[in-house]
Amino acid sequence: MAVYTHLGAEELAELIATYDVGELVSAKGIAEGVSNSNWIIETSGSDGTGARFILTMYERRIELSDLPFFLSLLDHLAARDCPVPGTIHDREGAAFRMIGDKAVALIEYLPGVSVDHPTANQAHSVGKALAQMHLAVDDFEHQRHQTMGLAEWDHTINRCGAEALDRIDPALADFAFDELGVLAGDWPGGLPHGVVHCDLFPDNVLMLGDEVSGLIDFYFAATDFIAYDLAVTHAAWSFERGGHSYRPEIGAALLRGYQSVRELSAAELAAMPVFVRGACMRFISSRAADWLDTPDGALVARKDPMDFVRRSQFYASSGSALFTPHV
Ligand SMILES: Nc1ncnc2c1ncn2[C@@H]1O[C@H](COP(=O)(O)OP(=O)(O)OP(=O)(O)O)[C@@H](O)[C@H]1O
Ligand SMILES: N[C@@H](CCO)C(=O)O
Repeated sequence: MAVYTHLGAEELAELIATYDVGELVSAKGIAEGVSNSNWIIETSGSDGTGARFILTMYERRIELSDLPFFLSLLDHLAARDCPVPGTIHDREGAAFRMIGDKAVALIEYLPGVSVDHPTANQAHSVGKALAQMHLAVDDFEHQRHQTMGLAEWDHTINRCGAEALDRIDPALADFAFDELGVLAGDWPGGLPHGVVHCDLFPDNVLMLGDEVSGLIDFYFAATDFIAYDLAVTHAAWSFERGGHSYRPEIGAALLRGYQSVRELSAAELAAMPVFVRGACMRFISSRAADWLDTPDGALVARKDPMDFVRRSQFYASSGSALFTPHV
């Protein structure tokens, strides 16, 4: 379910007419995604040969005041040949418009599909695309405070409380409180930072065969340590679903692909064992809060925080072995 708002044919045609993209031909709601309403829009194209776009209506979670940041980031990366959808500006030059009290943006449609079970070649390409993005943000002039960092994980876990966490799983509260203590003590400082994606899961990458055709869903992007973004991607890609087993060939290929474009410094490599555990805590905390906020029987599938507890425990037991200069 990811069309929360009904837009009638007339309303859509009127909206599309504010862009120089030809006339509306069709609009189909997209089922994937949870946060926003998305449609695939087909138009006659500005030259009459037909064109396809994604229309997003921002429903929740995203602050309107953050939207110029997210959309200019897309444009910045697209202009630097990253596989990122640029935004279509309306005839007045605006990157988003309002329909009632909701913002909408028209963005480039990129081909490709999200993979469920990546191959090593695909992980290699994802590593390369992530590193390319990290180089391309070097001259991006905007910043955004990290709203999903250590302080927020701590706040979220405390807000849930031990009793509620234990209702999700009897091992969750002890794990989360202990781990937050470790992370607070060991969190690195003084490393290269910039604007990073922070949520590059397989469902936010479009692929054509082994190649990355699209990086999407930048709505958690924030200013943070660059290597932390690689850690998020490593934690999101390198395990079987459920977090029960690590896929060494995927983790290694991701790192190799990344370092073929941007080499990690010794200090960044040394920080990776903590960053991957931080990445796990990021998703443990948000998943736990979402789990408790989602009523039983709701249509939205709940994501299991224990999946990332298992990933975190694997990382803790591996220490620095996964992140040596020779991987
Ligand atoms: N630029 C694009 N080109 C092609 N398809 C896209 C594009 N952007 C989004 N999609 C498709 O729309 C789906 C939903 O997009 P997205 O994941 O951004 O939704 P969301 O509700 O904002 O995100 P989420 O709930 O996952 O945080 C994607 O899975 C993808 O299939
Ligand atoms: N990608 C995240 C959801 C966005 O916070 C997860 O799988 O938990």
